[in-house]
Amino acid sequence: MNDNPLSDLKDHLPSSVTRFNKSEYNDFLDNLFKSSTARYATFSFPIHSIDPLAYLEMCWKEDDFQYYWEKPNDEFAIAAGGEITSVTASGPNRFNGINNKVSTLGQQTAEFSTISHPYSGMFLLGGFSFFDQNNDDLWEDFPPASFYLPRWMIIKDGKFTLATFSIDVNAFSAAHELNNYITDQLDQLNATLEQKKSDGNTHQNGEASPTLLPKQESDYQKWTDSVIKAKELIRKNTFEKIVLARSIKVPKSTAIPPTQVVNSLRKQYTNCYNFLIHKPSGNTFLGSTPERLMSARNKLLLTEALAGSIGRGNTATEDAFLENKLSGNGKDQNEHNFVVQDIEERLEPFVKELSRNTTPEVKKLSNVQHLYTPIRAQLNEKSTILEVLGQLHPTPAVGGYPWEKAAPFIKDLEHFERGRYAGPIGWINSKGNMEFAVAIRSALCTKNHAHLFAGCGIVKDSDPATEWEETNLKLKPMLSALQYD
Ligand SMILES: C=C(O[C@H]1C=CC=C(C(=O)O)[C@@H]1O)C(=O)O
Repeated sequence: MNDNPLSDLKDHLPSSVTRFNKSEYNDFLDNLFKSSTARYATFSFPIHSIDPLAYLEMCWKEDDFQYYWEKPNDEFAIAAGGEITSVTASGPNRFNGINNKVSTLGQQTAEFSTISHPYSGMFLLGGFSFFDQNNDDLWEDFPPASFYLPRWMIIKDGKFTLATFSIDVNAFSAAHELNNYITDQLDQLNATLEQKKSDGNTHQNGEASPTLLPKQESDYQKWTDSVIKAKELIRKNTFEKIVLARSIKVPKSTAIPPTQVVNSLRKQYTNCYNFLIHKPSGNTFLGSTPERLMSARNKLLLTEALAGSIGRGNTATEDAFLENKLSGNGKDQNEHNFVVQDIEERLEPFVKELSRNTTPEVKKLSNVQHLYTPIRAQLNEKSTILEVLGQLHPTPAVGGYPWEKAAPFIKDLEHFERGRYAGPIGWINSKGNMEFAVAIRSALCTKNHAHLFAGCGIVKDSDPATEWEETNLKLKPMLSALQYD
């Protein structure tokens, strides 16, 4: 055994690490092997700027867990790969189940960082399905709730980039062995960062030719029937609003890797969360959603109502006309107000203060514009962020109003299992921060197919044909990222 096993780590550190306290690091490793509580450990280092998606593409492993998350306008992105451990839960208490498991993992994880930063340390990446059980083999790889502690992770926050490696302490017998592993990881990281300078084409970047979308006539008939039935239920006061979605299955070219799909999405949808979760089976759930479910930084919660939609105009005048039409449309206001009202009611028991505008703004994406009300609240002392997340999901922007009344009809009126579509997707870290989006405008990609999802809110005066067109607009980003005309 080496007497001073840790002496050479400095030589492997990225040059961006300007302060490294060797004895702190040595003590950290020593303590890990003495501690009875530490099962996992994370090591974080600042690195030179790299696009996390480029890094993921360069290190892509088809038979491993891979993750990507980016909101370009926030200049925030996470790329990650490998699974050190995971937590799962199902059933009506899955949010609490995940909350308990996340806090246990937090207690079992020791964190080393050469810099004190809000994004250093343990991150758990994953999401929840829309319903608390999945009943279709298609979603086998995506349990009702699953979160992963990745083997490596690159986070870019504005101009600052951080790399974190996680380990299972039991996989190492002594500090020097672990130190060798960390130096190896740093060497690989440095080599990949170097590679980006020399070679722009490490990943298969196949050119698939644009394909025509198969006709959807029988789907249109089913859709119309479902919307008519939903309106009938609204007329009978069973509920006031229901969100119905469509799923379309299209052949997918293997020449379009998931990182390429996300790359096309993020270029055009800079105001959206662009994400992917890839499982070792080869299946990938990905998408580009404009809807934040909830973010929490230091107990400050941000959520939003996003409901009510119209297309974009071809000219500035037409666009302004459509925006005006959306803002003044009673049907869309109605659809939107259910969401605002319901979010406020659900947050009430968990927050000290809450603020929002009294009239909705309009959020513009390149394919559609939406009515949008941001909501800000301060969490009270006794509530936990995952508990609140569980209370918010599903908002009437993807579920219905009142939810308990509308819920049983979603399965009857749609003709597919929602799985992760419209479920919360995102991350939570050991410092109690989180960000979750609603996984709409998404797709599940299997080897040769993509199952795409999009829906819209149905209220008493919804028109089936207009709503069908709206779902077509919402399917557009994923279809063009998959190179459909
Ligand atoms: C349910 C979806 O969109 C929701 C979010 C924004 C606007 C919506 C609407 O206007 O219907 C939907 O509530 C979807 O895109 O699948």
